[in-house]
Amino acid sequence: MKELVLASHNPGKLKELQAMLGAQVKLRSIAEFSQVEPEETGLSFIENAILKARHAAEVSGLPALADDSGLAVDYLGGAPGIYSARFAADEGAKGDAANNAKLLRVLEGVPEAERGAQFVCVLALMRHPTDPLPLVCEGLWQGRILSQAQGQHGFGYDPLFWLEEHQCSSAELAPELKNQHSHRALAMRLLKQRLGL
Ligand SMILES: O=c1nc[nH]c2c1ncn2[C@H]1C[C@H](O)[C@@H](COP(=O)(O)OP(=O)(O)OP(=O)(O)O)O1
Ligand SMILES: [Mg+2]
Repeated sequence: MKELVLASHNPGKLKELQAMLGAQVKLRSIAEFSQVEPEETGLSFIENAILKARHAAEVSGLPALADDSGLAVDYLGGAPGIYSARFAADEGAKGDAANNAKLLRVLEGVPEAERGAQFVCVLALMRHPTDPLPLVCEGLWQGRILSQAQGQHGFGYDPLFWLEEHQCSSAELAPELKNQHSHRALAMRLLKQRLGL
């Protein structure tokens, strides 16, 4: 069985990505090797995915997969984007609940038609820390930001992300369905194709 280290401290990502990869590939958590999270200093999802994968390959000695993802809201000109995990940090708050509360607040009173958004996911695979040609795959998922949270599955902004095609939020969607349709699922489908999996 092939082993990869997942360069993420987010348990939601580990669960989803392992389910998508199936039994052929074992994802090991970066937490087995290091508690240090590299600073996400890149100016794009691609740069941040690569820097996380490089760091994980360095500390583990294994090939490393990283996921850099986020939510781009049309009304906010694509924000919070690469800063999605740190959206409420300017208010001294962190975590999904604070980020969701801030998103609801900044979109208060914005009509449904202007609440379009995309989840973005970039996966980067580095075979070793100095791999000069990381495999980079992306996925987008179209939705709309709700006016209140609904649903218990998933993580992050899922309770606020309305899916027109499923008529529910991504936190109400069965995890198997999220893993077929999400931004992460699309990126992983491309990566598996590139790897011949
Ligand atoms: O399917 C998703 N459903 C809901 N929310 C999501 C999803 N995918 C990304 N997101 C949000 C969570 C976080 O606010 C940001 C990712 O930030 P991002 O830096 O890539 O991940 P992270 O800091 O949670 O973990 P890590 O960097 O260790 O992989 O976008
Ligand atoms: Mg992060």
